[in-house]
Amino acid sequence: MTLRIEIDDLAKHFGAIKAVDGVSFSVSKGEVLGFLGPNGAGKSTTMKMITGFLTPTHGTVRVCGYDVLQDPISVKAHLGYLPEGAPAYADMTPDGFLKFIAEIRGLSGADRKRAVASAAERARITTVMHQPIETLSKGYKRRVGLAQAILHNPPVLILDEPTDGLDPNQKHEVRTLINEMAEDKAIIISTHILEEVHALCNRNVVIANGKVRFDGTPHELEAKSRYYNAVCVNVANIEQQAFETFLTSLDFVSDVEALDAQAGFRVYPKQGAQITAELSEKIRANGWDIDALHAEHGRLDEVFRSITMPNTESSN
Ligand SMILES: Nc1ncnc2c1ncn2[C@@H]1O[C@H](COP(=O)(O)OP(=O)(O)OP(=O)(O)O)[C@@H](O)[C@H]1O
Repeated sequence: MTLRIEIDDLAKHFGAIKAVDGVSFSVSKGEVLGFLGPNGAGKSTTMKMITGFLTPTHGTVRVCGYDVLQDPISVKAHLGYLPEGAPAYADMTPDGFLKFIAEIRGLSGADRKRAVASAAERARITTVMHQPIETLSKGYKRRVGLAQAILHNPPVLILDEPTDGLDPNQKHEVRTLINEMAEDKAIIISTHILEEVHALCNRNVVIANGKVRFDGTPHELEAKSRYYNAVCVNVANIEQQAFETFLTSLDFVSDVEALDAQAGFRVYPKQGAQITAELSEKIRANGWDIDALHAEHGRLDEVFRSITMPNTESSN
């Protein structure tokens, strides 16, 4: 594992507001880290400190081994940043804008031409290169922002809400592009779109009120749901009360909940264990016919709420 981003005890206070309050985590090559949190959690402020746009109140950030305060130029050379809303110079064309950014990045001549062509190709904006940015759709504007971020082929990408406000097709295209780049980069993506946990990320950090509340894989996040591995089950021709009593008596079951309209029961396992096989075996051993039986995944919206609601204990 090659560590690319190391964040230690990072904080930013705006007067009495502790926007970021002692955040620590690291990101390795090949990781796409979904940085999740409700509005005002401190995501953008953290990203601005990683990229050197804001000075921390305390704490350290290292990008590819370079300290953001000691060596800001090396840090900027090793990362690409897509700020929230992907601002760009509206009256420029993508071609002019990318050439301008390439120049700032110190590229000239054939190198500049090659970098612009390659970023435009990867971001799929080759057909709009000579159209003013202000006349482009939101999706294309975002892709121009992405092309700007990947122009110098940096090993680290920091993307602030890259799919926010895009339609489903545009979201899909931007996610595909990020997935294509994931293998050889370390990427942080801030989002409050929970479907991106699975569509994009192989790791998640959840923050609320400036503090890290969870750090783990999407699977571990989902496993925090009370519905994780719960089994919905219905049996034909049986008195519901008797069936509920039977389910409650099983030693691997922690709770049983009646579903609407005689649809059977939701059975909660002890310690989130997988119980589908054991449960169906026990039911069949009683000579009953199973009408329906399926295990549930965790519900991310419920997990997100329980982790990020104010005054909730840390769930990490
Ligand atoms: N320049 C500033 N001055 C004062 N307070 C600020 C400043 N920038 C951010 N904040 C406050 O810091 C907190 C964290 O803001 P931040 O923008 O980092 O959150 P976020 O998680 O990115 O939210 P969102 O999802 O809405 O973009 C908020 O309470 C915000 O109002």
